[in-house]
Amino acid sequence: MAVSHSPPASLKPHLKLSPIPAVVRGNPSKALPYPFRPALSPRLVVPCSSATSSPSVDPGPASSVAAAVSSSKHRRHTDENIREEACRQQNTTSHNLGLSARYIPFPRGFSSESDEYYSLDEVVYRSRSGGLLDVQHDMAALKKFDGAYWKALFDSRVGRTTWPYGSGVWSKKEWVLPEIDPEHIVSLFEGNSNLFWAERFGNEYVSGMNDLWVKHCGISHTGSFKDLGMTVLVSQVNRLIRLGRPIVGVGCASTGDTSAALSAYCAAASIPAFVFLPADRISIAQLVQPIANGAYVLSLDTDFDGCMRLIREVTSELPIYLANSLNSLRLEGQKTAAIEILQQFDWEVPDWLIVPGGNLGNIYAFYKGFEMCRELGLVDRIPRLVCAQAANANPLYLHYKAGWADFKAVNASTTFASAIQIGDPVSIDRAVYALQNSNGIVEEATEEELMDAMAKADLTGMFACPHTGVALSALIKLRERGIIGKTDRTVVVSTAHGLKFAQSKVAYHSKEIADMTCRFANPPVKVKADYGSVMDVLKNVLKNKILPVKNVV
Ligand SMILES: Cc1ncc(COP(=O)(O)O)c(C=O)c1O
Ligand SMILES: N[C@@H](CCOP(=O)(O)O)C(=O)O
Repeated sequence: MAVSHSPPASLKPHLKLSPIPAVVRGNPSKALPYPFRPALSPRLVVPCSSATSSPSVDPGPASSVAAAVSSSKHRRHTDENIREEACRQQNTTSHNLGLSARYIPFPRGFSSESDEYYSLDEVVYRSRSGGLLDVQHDMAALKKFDGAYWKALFDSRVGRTTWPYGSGVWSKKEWVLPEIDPEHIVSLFEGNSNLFWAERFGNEYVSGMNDLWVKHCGISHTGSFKDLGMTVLVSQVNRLIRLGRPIVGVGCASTGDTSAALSAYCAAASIPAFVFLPADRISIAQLVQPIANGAYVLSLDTDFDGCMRLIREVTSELPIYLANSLNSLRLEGQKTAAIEILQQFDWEVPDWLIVPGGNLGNIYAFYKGFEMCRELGLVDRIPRLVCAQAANANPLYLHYKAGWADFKAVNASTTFASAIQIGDPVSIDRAVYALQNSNGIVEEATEEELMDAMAKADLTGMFACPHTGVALSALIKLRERGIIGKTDRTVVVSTAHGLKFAQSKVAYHSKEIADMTCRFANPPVKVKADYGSVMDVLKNVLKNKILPVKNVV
């Protein structure tokens, strides 16, 4: 499929652009003229006329929860939509508790003081020293409410359609972007994903584990966990555009899932999306997602790491906002999956959580979600984290095995787990921090191991992606070594929908893969389309089975 997509005239190389600073701090009136301003959807500019923007006096935990619950019971006016309803109600619900968040250099801890910090309304991705940033919440303000308050508030919002709390991410809005106006939120009601009890997989393939769960983050709007982070990032961009900041679009480098999520959320908000994809290294299903959503797709003759370098250069020159997880806003959304898992277990903490790792933002997002729940009194401990990598793209694994000495990027080789074919992960420091602070482990899986694990999962009723195969394979190995116990409550994070990676399953089940036995292949049987041939085949299949079929010889 051809992926060339003409960039807007304003971005064509022959047009000379005067350099535009990426950071125009704090002053909307300094919005620079730019030839390509996004068309804004009128749907998203409903004024919150009846709502107060100044902090309301919080009526106290119990009544706040009651208000949140009861407000969702009132039928809205017939001439208003759910966003307008949220605007009308925003001063009566508990969304405004005097909470705030800002960027600080990573790692400073959740509560530490720092003389370097930035408003979330600034466009900034790196600290003064060039290090990573983190979003720091006002923990003292959050601690004014006890664990029971937060549990009750979050539980009251599950499965509703109240804007924006019906989303699994925005149901935790106070811990995500506490100050954003519901009017600016771009949500596709993401999150609230299935926590699947893997009964048969645990029994048959992991020596009788009976408390094994798969968190299906990939059963979501664009088919991966990226939706969780992208709703937050695109909402903040939407807010910045409303504030008059000169942002002309949002861009990312991608192995296929970030680009799909970015494109969908940008399309929903009518914001231009620019995606840099490594040519011929992502699945057709992933490639077609941004194309269909109207993004500007640049197919580049390099790998993901090369695309990442280019998008970082481009976003430091042009007013295109960076959407990769280098941008710590993304992780604020992704961390809600950890909170959701605890909530789904009635706030009981699992023993282990296993996540496939590539650019390594997600492992830190899980750590942060769990750790916030611990620090704010919802739970009393956090699970041990396992990061699982493909052996063909294993820089974190090698770093772990070297006792965390001297991180070295690698040249990632081709892997069926193509979305984690990353050799120079931007969030390496975040991943190391998360693993060191959770008594964590890093494991790897060969191509055969990950494909077999994926096939086994499918044989027990899942439809896993190869990255989930990497995580399941790590589980099998850690269980075999007795590190994970038989009765340990374990959650494996499934990061994408198997349908995005159907090609790899076709190759496996056709036994087309060089040097792979494909032990669990189940190829279709070609049969002549007549009754006798069909019966012969079926009788042959059934003769060894104890099914009560008549005349089986
Ligand atoms: C399907 C899938 N699984 C796992 C990952 C790894 O996530 P992270 O890059 O946050 O480590 C990615 C993206 O990198 C992905 O797209
Ligand atoms: N798998 C990712 C790689 C980029 O990760 P990000 O979380 O930094 O955006 C993708 O799908 O592009």
